[in-house]
Amino acid sequence: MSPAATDEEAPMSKPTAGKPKFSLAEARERIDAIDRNIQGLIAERAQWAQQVGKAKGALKAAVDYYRPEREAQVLRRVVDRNEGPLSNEEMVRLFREIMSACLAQQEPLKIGFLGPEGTFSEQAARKHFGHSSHGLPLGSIEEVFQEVEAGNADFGVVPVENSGQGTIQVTLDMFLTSDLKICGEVELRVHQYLLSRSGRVEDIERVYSHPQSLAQCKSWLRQHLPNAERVPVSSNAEAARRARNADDAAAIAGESAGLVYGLKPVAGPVEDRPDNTTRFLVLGRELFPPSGNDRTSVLVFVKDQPGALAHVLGPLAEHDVTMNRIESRPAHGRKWQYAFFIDISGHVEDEAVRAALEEMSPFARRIKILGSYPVAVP
Ligand SMILES: O=C(O)C(=O)C[C@]1(C(=O)O)C=C[C@@H](O)C=C1
Repeated sequence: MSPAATDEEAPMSKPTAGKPKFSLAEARERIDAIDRNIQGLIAERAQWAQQVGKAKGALKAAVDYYRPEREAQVLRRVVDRNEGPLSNEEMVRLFREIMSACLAQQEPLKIGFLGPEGTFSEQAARKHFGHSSHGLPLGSIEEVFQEVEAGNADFGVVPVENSGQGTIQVTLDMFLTSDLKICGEVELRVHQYLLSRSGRVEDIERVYSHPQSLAQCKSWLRQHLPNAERVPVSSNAEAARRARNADDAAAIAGESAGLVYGLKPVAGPVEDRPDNTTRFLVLGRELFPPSGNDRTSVLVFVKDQPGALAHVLGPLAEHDVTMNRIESRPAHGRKWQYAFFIDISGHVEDEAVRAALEEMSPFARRIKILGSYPVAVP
């Protein structure tokens, strides 16, 4: 392995905006030379990733080579170095794919998500694990938990909240009984499209979509298709699958579902809020070390006594730990008792977080650490 597998130096001068300084042929020559360098460097990086794999010793499976905290650090450095013209998001996407390919040299990770193909959950899974991972489309959020628990999937990706519509309660409720750990989060900008077989708005009498997506597009539907029946189904991709079989039906789904199911865009984006974003959680079977910018999710079953919640939250402020989110859900098995899902900044291995959790415990029946994981990189 040579220290630098480049066969040519990078271009001496960069092209500037405005009047073209280089001819088409010259610019393409430069691109060809850069591509040779990039390819050599990617191959060299892949060899070093193999060395890292060997340095980790004889591990049992692909899942044991995955290091989310290291990936987050690599990607944050990519963002810090980026001076354009490509956006941080694009640069991060390219580097994620490189890491995904490097890791898949051991064996591709198996990632369960809410299927069928073409869902936003699949997009989130690809965004986080790249295209060298192996996707397992599953029938429900419950099934994603089950397949990760059973070891048939290495990780799972499930939606947890939408910027406009709030929490996906099924996901939170699964943590009441599941012992899976949260080992990552993914934020996905969600663009909804109205898709149909003919592509003609005047044919549409029924609109299929997931209830969350129907809610995200409520105003648009009221304005443009006031008389169409809205039919809630289990996923947006399922909506696209149904719309494929009828002339008078349409689906609200992502563009990729339209491509998978051969539907034409009638209109889009049709979501009411332009910043429509869904946050997904990555589920695994173990906790990972700190990445330097982490979040911790805990589930607190408070005691049934006056001021219990205030006592539980007090130590966070005392130790300067920021609370990002709190949500209550009925605790299973106990009428009128509640469990609080709390997201805080930091990692359970951080001294302040550790001390705050310890001081909370006398006021809780139980504190369950759901996971400490890197804050989403764009
Ligand atoms: O640094 C490691 O531990 C690696 O295995 C290398 C690498 C990478 O390509 O950078 C690949 C997979 C891991 O999830 C993290 C990083």
